[in-house]
Amino acid sequence: MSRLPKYIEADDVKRILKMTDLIPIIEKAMGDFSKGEDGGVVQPVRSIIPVEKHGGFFGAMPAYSENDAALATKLVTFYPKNAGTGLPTHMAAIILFEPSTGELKSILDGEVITSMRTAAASAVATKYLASENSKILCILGSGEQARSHYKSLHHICNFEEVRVWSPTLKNAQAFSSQLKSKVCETAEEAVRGADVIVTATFAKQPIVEWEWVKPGAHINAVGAVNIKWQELSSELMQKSVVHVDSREAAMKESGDVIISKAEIFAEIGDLVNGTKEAQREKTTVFKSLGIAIEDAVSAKLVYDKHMENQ
Ligand SMILES: NC(=O)C1=CN([C@@H]2O[C@H](COP(=O)(O)OP(=O)(O)OC[C@H]3O[C@@H](n4cnc5c(N)ncnc54)[C@H](O)[C@@H]3O)[C@@H](O)[C@H]2O)C=CC1
Ligand SMILES: O=C([O-])C1=[NH+]CCC1
Repeated sequence: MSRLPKYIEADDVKRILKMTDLIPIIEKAMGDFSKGEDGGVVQPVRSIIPVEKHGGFFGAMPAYSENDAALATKLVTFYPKNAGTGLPTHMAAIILFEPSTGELKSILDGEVITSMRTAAASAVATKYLASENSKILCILGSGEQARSHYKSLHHICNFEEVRVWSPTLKNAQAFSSQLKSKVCETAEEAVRGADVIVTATFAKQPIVEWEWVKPGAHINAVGAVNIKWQELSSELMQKSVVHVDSREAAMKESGDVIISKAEIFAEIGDLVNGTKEAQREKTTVFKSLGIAIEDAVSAKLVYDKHMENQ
């Protein structure tokens, strides 16, 4: 047998990975993660190093799930300055190993998985936290995550209206021409009255204020992955019921949490496990940072399906 690892490229990942398969797998992984050792998950907070000269960041994200027999590390770069150059702002590879022997099994494109698993995690949060009658979706940002969230959240709610806002109007218009939605000229216009809100931007200062948000709305805050950056105002964070993917990571990486000093009510995995009760009727925030276990179980799923067809 060849010992050369298989490379699974972006087009294959895109073809193989379906939101309907991914959302339940991510839900289970978030639950296992929040059980700690009892959930069979080993995952440190990722290491992120700045590549200061070029305004970029490089992250290493290892994780092991005993239940899923998934052992992997994602290596990811994020370079906000790539916007508009033709290169993606996030690029990644996931290296998958066989946990029983330590053998290298595969190297997978990590961009598609990053995009889809992040949107799947928000879908899980939305399933537990959004009002059951949610009709209006607001998306701030029109890039990769905005698009994948549009798709994943339609698996959870029957939206009658989707609004999109982005700092560059023509980007919002391009989004809207591909994914049925109404372009808004301001973030406030998009947010007011929305039941579910997604912030998927590279904003460093808050772009959403407490008084714009409909009481009982649910917010998936996906950007601001830096101790100094915020997408949500401190008042909004303080007055909402705040959830995270990883408490430990949020206290280390999230400007939205650290600057606002907002209390973290629960990890999404605690809702999945039933150890904390979802407060659907309140205004809720899921401050997502992205955890390595999401990548490991997604990569394992893609690899297994890919090998079934070989
Ligand atoms: N929580 C998680 O697991 C993950 C989070 N992310 C984060 O999500 C965010 C979006 O990522 P992508 O969609 O992949 O990036 P992208 O580059 O495809 O899109 C970024 C969007 O942010 C907008 N934007 C840029 N500067 C802004 C500003 N100052 N104010 C408002 N909007 C601004 C751009 O117009 C664009 O619509 C980034 O912060 C990224 O780091 C990305 C991957 C995983
Ligand atoms: O989880 C992830 O891969 C990332 N989160 C922020 C940038 C990349």
